[in-house]
Amino acid sequence: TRTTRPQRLLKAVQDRAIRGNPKSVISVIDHYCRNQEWAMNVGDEKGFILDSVVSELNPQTVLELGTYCGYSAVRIGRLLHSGARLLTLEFNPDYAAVAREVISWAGLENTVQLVEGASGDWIPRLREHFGIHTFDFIFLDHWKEGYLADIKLLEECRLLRKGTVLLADNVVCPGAPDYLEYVRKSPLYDSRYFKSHLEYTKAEDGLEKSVYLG
Ligand SMILES: Cn1ncc2cc([C@H](O)c3cccc(CNC(=O)c4cc(-c5ccc(F)cc5)cc(O)c4O)c3)ccc21
Ligand SMILES: [Mg+2]
Repeated sequence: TRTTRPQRLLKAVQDRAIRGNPKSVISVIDHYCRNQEWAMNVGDEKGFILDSVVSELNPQTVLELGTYCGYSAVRIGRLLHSGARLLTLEFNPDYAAVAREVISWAGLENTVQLVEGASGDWIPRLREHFGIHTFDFIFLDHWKEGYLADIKLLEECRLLRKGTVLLADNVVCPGAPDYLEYVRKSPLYDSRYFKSHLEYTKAEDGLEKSVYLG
């Protein structure tokens, strides 16, 4: 049977990227998705904003909702200092299988841990299962209609602390209007929009950065 889009993206990484070199994995994926087959990675333009937020924060504990092929997990993971960890949740087993290979090809298997399952099921169990107290940084990139429920669940589970930074992808395209309204209106957050473009296109999109005030 035909290969899937994620499988074709993985083949490009294995054929063209240097093992153990996250930078080359990132550039191979961006070149492949820009020139051969579009895929819903955060991409290089929004990725540069993601890099600057992560570098400024230098987080020790990171949560990503929605791994897909592992592109943003590699982007974030390559910037983490020794001892820091990224937990990334993926519910689709085919995406998870590809992402594990991409993360391993980048040499980040000791920094990035992929957990299979839905965010709503896992968030309430992260403390007991992984010994996590609170997160320093959270990247939201899963179902856009699930962003709001999950930020509220993270609050309820007390996984946010004063200064936790949440960065949400696609708040314009495909859009997450209920999430945007919540973080921009709530006194619990200081929120800011970083205007950019939908990965590999000229369409508008952007990232919303929200600091939890506790
Ligand atoms: C509950 N739970 N827990 C873990 C978890 C993980 C997943 C999967 O990783 C998954 C599967 C399918 C879709 C997404 C969301 N991503 C998108 O839908 C998206 C779309 C576009 C776009 C934009 C314009 C278009 F024309 C088409 C697609 C651009 C983007 O950057 C996206 O992130 C995420 C899902 C639910 C999950
Ligand atoms: Mg996205």
